[in-house]
Amino acid sequence: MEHKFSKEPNYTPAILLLEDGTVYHGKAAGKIGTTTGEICFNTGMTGYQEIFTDPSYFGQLLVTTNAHIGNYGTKTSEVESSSIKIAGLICKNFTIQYSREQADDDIQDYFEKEGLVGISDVDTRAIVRHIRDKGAMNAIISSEILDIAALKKQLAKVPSMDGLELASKVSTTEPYLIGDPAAKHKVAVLDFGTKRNILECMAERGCYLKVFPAKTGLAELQAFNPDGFFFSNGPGDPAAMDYAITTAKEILQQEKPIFGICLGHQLLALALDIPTYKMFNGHRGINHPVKNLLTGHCEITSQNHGFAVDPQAIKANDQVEITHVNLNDETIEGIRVKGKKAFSVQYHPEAAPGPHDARYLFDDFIKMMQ
Ligand SMILES: NC(=O)CC[C@H](N)C(=O)O
Repeated sequence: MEHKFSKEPNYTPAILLLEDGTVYHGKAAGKIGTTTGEICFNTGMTGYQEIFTDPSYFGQLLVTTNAHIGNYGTKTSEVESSSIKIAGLICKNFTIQYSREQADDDIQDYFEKEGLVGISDVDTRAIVRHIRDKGAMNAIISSEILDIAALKKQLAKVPSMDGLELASKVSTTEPYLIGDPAAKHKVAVLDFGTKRNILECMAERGCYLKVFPAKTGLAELQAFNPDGFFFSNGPGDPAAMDYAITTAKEILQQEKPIFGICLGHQLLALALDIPTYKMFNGHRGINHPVKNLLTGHCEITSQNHGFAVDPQAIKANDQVEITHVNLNDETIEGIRVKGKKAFSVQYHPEAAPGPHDARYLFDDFIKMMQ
């Protein structure tokens, strides 16, 4: 096994500037450059590469509360999509020294190849406390421009996540197939930025999947003759996705099983005229407790979202039932449509990484197609 311990440590200074003017000084991590996006934090203690490649993070600067990034290297197979999707990384310790036999690369090489700009050696606990008090906001990281006034100018041009349509930017451009063509169930997947492990959870349960670009209309989806429809996770504001809300409404008329995860859950709600809202701070981590109201059981879940569905609108809507709630803040975690085979969850039952408590939801979807 080749360790790259001999590499010179990188001491290029870097700056993180938040929209409210707060400045943090640290060291460059990854590519030397400048990057912008909405700052958010994930509290997961493992699975950094899966997080970096999760398309739902597109347009976001990620703060990892796990103090060590890079210590188990990177591996080409441990990805949720074909490339890094976060817009930048903010971490405490960024190390090129990894101690995993199976790793393919160190994190610095990986970031350089993927063109990702980051900052390390900043007080991530202080940053998290700051954004937890002040709410979601935009930020800029730079290891090439160290002039605050110039960075402020560039940051001012970054659009707010509220109202931003991003799913079509990470969706597949061409349809593709996954699984065994002879499998029992055919699922039409609307790809708004799907995580690979979600598709695998369905394929390994006997589904043959056709994954379609975000803007595919009903006729093309129907041509696959699916037994069920799946609405994927993805980045951006669901309310800005008129095209997907229209298609979801049409799919609801088909009387075929529907399953939605995260952005897909929000789109199912919007198709039922339940609005979404931007949260003060999102949920991102792998230990979020959720109560299943149908069974009374609690499950520990993996989450990554900054928007949520409006609880009051659901309570006023006699078509929809709440199936899951978050035990930390009582936000809506799952819904189902009364009298139809359609349900969705705000969290990530594939949990890659994370606890597998919620994988039964894939089995529920399969049962619905039987
Ligand atoms: N993981 C997701 O699908 C995220 C959905 C949406 N972009 C949000 O932030 O709430």
